[in-house]
Amino acid sequence: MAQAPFSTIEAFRALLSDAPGADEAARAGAAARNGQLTKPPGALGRLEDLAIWYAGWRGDARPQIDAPQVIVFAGNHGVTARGVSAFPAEVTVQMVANFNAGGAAINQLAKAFGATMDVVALELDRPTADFTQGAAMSEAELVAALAAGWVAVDPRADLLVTGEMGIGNTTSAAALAHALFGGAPEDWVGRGTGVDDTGLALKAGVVAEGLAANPGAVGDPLEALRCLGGRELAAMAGAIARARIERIPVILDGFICSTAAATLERAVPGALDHAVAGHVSQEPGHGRVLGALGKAPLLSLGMRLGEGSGAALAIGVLRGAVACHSGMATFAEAGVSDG
Ligand SMILES: Cc1cc2ncn([C@H]3O[C@H](COP(=O)(O)O)[C@@H](O)[C@H]3O)c2cc1C
Ligand SMILES: O=C(O)c1cccnc1
Repeated sequence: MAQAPFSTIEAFRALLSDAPGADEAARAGAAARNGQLTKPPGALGRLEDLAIWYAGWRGDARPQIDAPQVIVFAGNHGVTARGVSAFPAEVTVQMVANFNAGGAAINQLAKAFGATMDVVALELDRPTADFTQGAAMSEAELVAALAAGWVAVDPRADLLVTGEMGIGNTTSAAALAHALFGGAPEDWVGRGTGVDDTGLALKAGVVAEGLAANPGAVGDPLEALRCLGGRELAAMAGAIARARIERIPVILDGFICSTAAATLERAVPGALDHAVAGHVSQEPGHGRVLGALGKAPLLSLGMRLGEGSGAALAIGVLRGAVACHSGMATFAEAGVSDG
């Protein structure tokens, strides 16, 4: 696999800053086409905006979706030693085996919505450091994880979903969200795999300790990702950044994916213009992150799984939007009076 074109965090940031925007002519062409389709204006609601957004990023006023890619990144977290998950850390590697055998929820959803699926396990035998004791990752480790995400993206894909597996990562994401968006630890913690009230209070305390142990995380989003994130969060950020450069539209998944992605938007405003929110999960912090990003979720199904599952479902919504946009007849073609 090709190497990533950066070896420092600053070089990564510079690539993201220089990324091209959407194709305005394609976007305008799609908007004009939308106005001629055989339906009352606006009758397809957000599907119309989605199709126009997708057309702009693909540079094609009448696009198709042929090659969606789902990538599931897995990482282990030192903070699991603090008892923040309802499940033991070994579940991460066991679930990677399950992904590779085709037995997880995301395998079924990727297949159901016509996406390829790749699994990238990131140094599972070397968990990140416990962020209550200092930074989770060194700069070299952050760059390696960003690069692993970057190179995992197939440049021929026309839609990207990034998912994650990493026991303890709702605590990591909560600490990261707290560093990015402020508020109180309690605003960002949730039950994850199903911790009880005692577990929830423990998570809030661990998040507070994480911020106290990493004062440099506040005010510098990529530093926050290094200090409080995990390898799978950084890899998702790297993949979503690569997609921005390749003009591949992205559907964001749950709390962990959206928070990892938020580091990009906080580092470089506009970095997530190529991304929509696939769903809002049951983690209470997820809706807050999406609100801060100004992204309204496509679905709200009470899911709290991760793996890319909610975003994979939303591939179906986007497929529907693009199928209508590109397949429908215009009033003129169908000989329907346009009022
Ligand atoms: C069997 C199993 C499959 C999963 N698939 C995703 N997650 C989800 O749960 C984890 C986050 O929750 P926490 O922070 O409470 O550990 C992540 O691995 C996430 O992807 C799973 C969790 C389990 C147990
Ligand atoms: O919102 C998520 O992505 C999520 C919630 C609970 C557990 N795993 C993931």
